[in-house]
Amino acid sequence: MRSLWSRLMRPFRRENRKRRAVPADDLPKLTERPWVAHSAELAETKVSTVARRLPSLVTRSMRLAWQAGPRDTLAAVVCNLLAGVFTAFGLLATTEVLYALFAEGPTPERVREALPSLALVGLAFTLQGALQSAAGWAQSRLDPQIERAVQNRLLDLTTGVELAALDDSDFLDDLQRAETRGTMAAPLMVVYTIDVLTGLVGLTAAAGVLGVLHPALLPLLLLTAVPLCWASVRAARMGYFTQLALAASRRRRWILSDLMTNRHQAAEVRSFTVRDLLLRQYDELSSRERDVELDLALRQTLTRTAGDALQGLATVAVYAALGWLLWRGSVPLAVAGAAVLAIRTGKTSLANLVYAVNRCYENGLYFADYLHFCDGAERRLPKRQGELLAPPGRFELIRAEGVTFTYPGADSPSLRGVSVELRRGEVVALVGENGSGKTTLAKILAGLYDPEDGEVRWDGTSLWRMDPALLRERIAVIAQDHTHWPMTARHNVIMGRPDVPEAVEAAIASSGADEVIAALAHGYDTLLDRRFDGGAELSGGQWQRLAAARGFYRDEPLLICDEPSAALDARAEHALFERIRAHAAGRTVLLITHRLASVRHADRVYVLDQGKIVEQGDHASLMAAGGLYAELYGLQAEAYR
Ligand SMILES: Nc1ncnc2c1ncn2[C@@H]1O[C@H](COP(=O)(O)OP(=O)(O)OP(=O)(O)O)[C@@H](O)[C@H]1O
Repeated sequence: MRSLWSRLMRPFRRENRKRRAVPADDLPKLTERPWVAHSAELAETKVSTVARRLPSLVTRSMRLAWQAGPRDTLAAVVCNLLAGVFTAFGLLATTEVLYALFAEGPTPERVREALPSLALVGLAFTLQGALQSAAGWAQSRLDPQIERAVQNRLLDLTTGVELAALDDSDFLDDLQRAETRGTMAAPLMVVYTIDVLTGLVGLTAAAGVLGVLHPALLPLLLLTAVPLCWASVRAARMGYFTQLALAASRRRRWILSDLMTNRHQAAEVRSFTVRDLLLRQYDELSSRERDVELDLALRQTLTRTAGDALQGLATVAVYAALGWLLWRGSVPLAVAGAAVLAIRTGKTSLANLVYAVNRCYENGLYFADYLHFCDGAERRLPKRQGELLAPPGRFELIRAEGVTFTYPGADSPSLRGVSVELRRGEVVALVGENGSGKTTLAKILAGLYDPEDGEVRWDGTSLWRMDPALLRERIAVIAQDHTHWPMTARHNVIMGRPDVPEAVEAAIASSGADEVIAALAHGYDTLLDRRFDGGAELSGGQWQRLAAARGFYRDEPLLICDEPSAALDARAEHALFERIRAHAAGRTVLLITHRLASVRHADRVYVLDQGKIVEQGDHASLMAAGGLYAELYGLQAEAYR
């Protein structure tokens, strides 16, 4: 007995809860949210706190439902309420039937007396059934509409937030919580809110009937709800805290799973024989999660069992009170019969109501996560000042002054007081060792990151005052870590812009991708993804040529080339740099490269070291200065000699 008790109580012990929250030894520490330690979040999910927040959560969910499908929302609410009204009506009519049947007089007479009420009972329950079906239909039509609305909002915000938000692990955790349970909770909130209304109408009907029959029965009926409420809320909180505690672990597991199933990593997974390591790490996380889930299932079952047992006792007390009233002659038999019916209906409505309130509470916790994410993401939409201006179609000068930038969560800035100038018609190069800040600076010049200090101006107008979407329209990028878009070759070049065949061909020819297209089975219309039937795959250099074609096709006043030739062969690289130089006529090119021979012809070179500009000038003056540039150039030249 003692050992059974000890086993049952094991999951409740503090030291065991803590042990499960400790990550596996060979994994970097996760920012876990052990549910025993987070007093702020614990406070947020207190019954009283959630009860206070529930009305606003319910209002926001109903507003969402109204926006997603006003007709279906109205139909669901009205049909459910009317169904509740007819339940009450049927109950009252049943009471009348019982009064007639238990009255004095001959049986045929009493049955005849009961017939009109019986007809009303039939009518009420038929209408109630029909209305409930209609409500169910409206609710099932509403579900996908709400789901679509919340998903769209989540994706709209996630793709709209400033880029830095996606480097912030707290934001990513919030996103994961919103994306997994949060979006699912939104339609459920609406369903259970409507169920709460229905339950309330049913309970009011039963309570009204009971109150009329005998005032002592009503508080007793309500008493039966207390254990049920307690158990449901407690179980819901346990579930929520477990989800909270597992959020970081789940994200880690998802990343591991992606590494193991993504074909881009498949070769390295095999050649580095990391399969066992990845499988073991994945299994450690999932077995830890399984333990936590099993622990939760046990604790929830114990809580619900305790609630059910207490509710059983309360029900016995209600019937005992009724029997006592009958025995003392305080209520006649007809009233007792009607009371039994009202108690049964009341209990069903109460159980439905408690269930619906509890599910509202439970889903409210997750829906609050979704709203928390949306509110947080809205605050992280690019902030701009005053009326937004369109950037100039062509500019004369882009100037960055004293730019400092630190990535979210980083200990030190990646850029410190950097100032650069880019003039129309120039090729400006950024060089420096790995991690010196070149890509970060390029992203700031393109308005992708906002500097924490300093400013970027296009023809004297600060980027703070420009419409970010229009600004990005003026910039073409040939990115270092370009995406292999799962689209046709043509769409990989035009990327959502109007398809102008001659311009596509020109961009393809400029980047040397024409040879790539010629070798494809369906030319421009070949789908570049092996995961689809008939899809083709390209080599690293072939993808890079296509990425370059994408940059040229946009033909915008600023072209940013970040390591555009890292995967190209010597001939393709030479041709690409020739093309980039030609492209600069009337436009501006910002070139980031480690191939220093390619920057010899740049109008100006900025040399970065640990986030600072340490040298600037053209090739000749930098070589003459004999600094970092000359050293790096010398090392590369030496290798060729
Ligand atoms: N998303 C990020 N989150 C946090 N830190 C980052 C992020 N991206 C870059 N960093 C850090 O910022 C610094 C500058 O990185 P950046 O990519 O700008 O260097 P780079 O000069 O372009 O390097 P490379 O020549 O290797 O491409 C590095 O120390 C890097 O660790």
